[in-house]
Amino acid sequence: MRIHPLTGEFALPADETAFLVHQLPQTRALLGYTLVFCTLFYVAFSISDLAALGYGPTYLKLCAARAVVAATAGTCAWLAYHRPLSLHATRIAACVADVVALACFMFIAVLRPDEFHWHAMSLGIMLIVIYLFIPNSFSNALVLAWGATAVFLALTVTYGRLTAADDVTMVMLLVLANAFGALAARRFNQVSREEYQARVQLQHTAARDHLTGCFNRRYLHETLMRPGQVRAAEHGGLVTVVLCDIDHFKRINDTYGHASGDAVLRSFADLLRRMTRDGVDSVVRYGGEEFLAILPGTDLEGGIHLAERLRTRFADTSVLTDDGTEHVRTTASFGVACADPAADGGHHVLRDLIAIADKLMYDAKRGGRDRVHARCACANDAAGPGRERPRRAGLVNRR
Ligand SMILES: Nc1nc2c(ncn2[C@@H]2O[C@H](COP(=O)(O)OP(=O)(O)OP(=O)(O)O)[C@@H](O)[C@H]2O)c(=O)[nH]1
Repeated sequence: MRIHPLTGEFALPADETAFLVHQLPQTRALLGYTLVFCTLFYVAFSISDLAALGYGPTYLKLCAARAVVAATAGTCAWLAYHRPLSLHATRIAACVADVVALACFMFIAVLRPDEFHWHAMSLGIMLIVIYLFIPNSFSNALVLAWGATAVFLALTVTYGRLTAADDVTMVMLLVLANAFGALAARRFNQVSREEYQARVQLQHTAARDHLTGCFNRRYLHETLMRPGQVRAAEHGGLVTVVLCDIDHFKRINDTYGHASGDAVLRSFADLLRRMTRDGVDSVVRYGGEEFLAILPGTDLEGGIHLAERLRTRFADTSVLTDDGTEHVRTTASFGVACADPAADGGHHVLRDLIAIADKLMYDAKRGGRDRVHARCACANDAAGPGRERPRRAGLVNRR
């Protein structure tokens, strides 16, 4: 997660999107409040139109312009606050409100040409608001602010009745507002992303086993086992769990040392993670040398297929001992269980499946190790819920 040094935003679009999605509720609230606040001031400033122009057609035109801004900003604020706007839509709403407000501001400036020095001050404040308070991307804010500055300076030259010294001061003032606005926005972007980075890092550390990088049991219990967490329907129906236990692991520790045992654990975990689907399946270090794979949208055959591939690949894998002098080889035993997560409203499906898989895995141990035992716990399964399915050559209870 690298932060871009110029914008203060994440350099990778995927990281930036994840951050923005995480921030979306606050972003929508900020956009809503800021637009309402700015609109109130924008409308209140019609008093200054009245003071400068008196009541008449020009004043009414300016009132109409301010009403357009109030209507646009009010609509955007209402949408941001009451509708579940997407990231993209929130940015469009921010840009539309900015563009309409700036366009009307230019119109007002042209109709009050004697006060360009005051308008410059107002624009300076509007630029700070665009950089800091209207949530947008750094590049959008930059384009809007510098675009408004260029248009305003062009209008000053065309309509303003200022001295050359006033023009220079005005340019300096607006450049200053842009520079400080951009620097402050960059710093704000950076600080909020650093905070997010720290939060993600903390969540990652709290959820993972530090030896293998797999999820830990706390994450299993607090997150994965929460009702509704396993949404197999998205992936087509059933959920399958595979419980894996490395065989004779104590012997490896006793023979080659604890560090070599750790290397075997890491090698098994790597294999398991490589063979499962990133972002769909979850791999948990369930105990010392026990691992659990949760496979949403996978039927029993799929679970057995994974366990079999894992079994054969692991049996063929040799891990170098800590001192690099010997190769350690061992096997693993597997319990595979499958169920329909919708069956009991999804409340205890994982807990029950893990219990079944655990029993099957111990059956595999008792049956001689290096084998896969499997069972479907689906209510509509031919063998009935919780009962072992008829043996299928090459699939169930296979070594
Ligand atoms: N190196 C290492 N060993 C661990 C770790 N966690 C647990 N162990 C060891 O794993 C071993 C598990 O031994 P057992 O439960 O007897 O299982 P086993 O020797 O694999 O026997 P079976 O499961 O019946 O094949 C114990 O000696 C634990 O000390 C760890 O993080 N690193």
